[in-house]
Amino acid sequence: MIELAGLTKRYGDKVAVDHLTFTVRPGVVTGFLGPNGAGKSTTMRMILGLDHPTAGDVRIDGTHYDRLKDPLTYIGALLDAKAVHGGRSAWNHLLCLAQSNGIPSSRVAEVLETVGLTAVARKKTKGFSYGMGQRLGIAAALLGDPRIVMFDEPVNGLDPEGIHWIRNLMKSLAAQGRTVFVSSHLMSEMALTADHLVVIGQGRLLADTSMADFVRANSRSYVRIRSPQRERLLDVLHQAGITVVEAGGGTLEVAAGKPEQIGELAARNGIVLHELSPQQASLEEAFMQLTAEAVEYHAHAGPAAVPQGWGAGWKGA
Ligand SMILES: Nc1ncnc2c1ncn2[C@@H]1O[C@H](COP(=O)(O)OP(=O)(O)OP(=O)(O)O)[C@@H](O)[C@H]1O
Repeated sequence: MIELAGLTKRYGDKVAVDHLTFTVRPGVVTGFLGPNGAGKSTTMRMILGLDHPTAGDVRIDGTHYDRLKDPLTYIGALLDAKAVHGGRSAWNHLLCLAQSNGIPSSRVAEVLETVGLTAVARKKTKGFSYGMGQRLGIAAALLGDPRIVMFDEPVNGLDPEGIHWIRNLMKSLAAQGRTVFVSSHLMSEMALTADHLVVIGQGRLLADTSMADFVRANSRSYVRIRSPQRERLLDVLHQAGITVVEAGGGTLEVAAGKPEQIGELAARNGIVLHELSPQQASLEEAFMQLTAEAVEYHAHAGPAAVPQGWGAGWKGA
């Protein structure tokens, strides 16, 4: 378990992490979500004692990282996969880590097997691809057989096979009862992996919720309709007491309506429909709306580049 209480980090005038209070629990994958610059890496660095909080507190299984005996047996982390001495083999890199952290050498072969690097174990890591480096970083995180694992943007730069592998690994670690804390700036990625979500923006907590609740609260469903007899259809829907919103491109949207009901109404009134389709707003849109106010660097996008439905909290670039 990781417990943050009022955790705060300032760099001069800049508040990178602002009174964060939440708990990361065992047995589930907790996604740590926020736009670029939200404070995710800074938070993770404070959890590992690499940065000192300006205020507040963070504990790992009730203890500060600095006071853990053999910390790698409590928490394993992947923060920066490139932080490896390129002249060493994967085997030697892990062996050094094991020996300096009171971990049996037998774990080296085990974790290399887990991450699929056994065949290249004796090769120097400077020849490794990005994906292989990422796997080595994960092997190092798993070396102490820790109860808690923490990964900072682990799927960044990976190919689809690597992404699939990391997703399954995180789920199986959680299924073993471990605490799994993983950061991302992509809601779509978290939707496939995380059971619980902690969302931050500009260092502040925006949501701490189960994935299921987030989906329930944010997946707006509606029916999209296109008809060459648009005005006539609008009249018929209004008469039936159905609220219609005029969306762009001549389409209509009905929030609380069933396609069957709308289709039957149209048929009864001899109205031609070119489209009648149930739609689900994407979680990515919900995440962007949640964090829109807190995004540090807006892209300069013209109206055509802005996803539909972005609108609500958008302040403009
Ligand atoms: N050493 C530092 N000195 C000054 N400012 C810093 C330092 N480290 C981070 N920051 C600032 O703190 C804020 C949070 O940065 P952080 O890297 O934690 O965000 P992040 O959510 O991990 O972003 P990303 O997804 O881009 O990695 C940013 O505005 C960043 O510029």
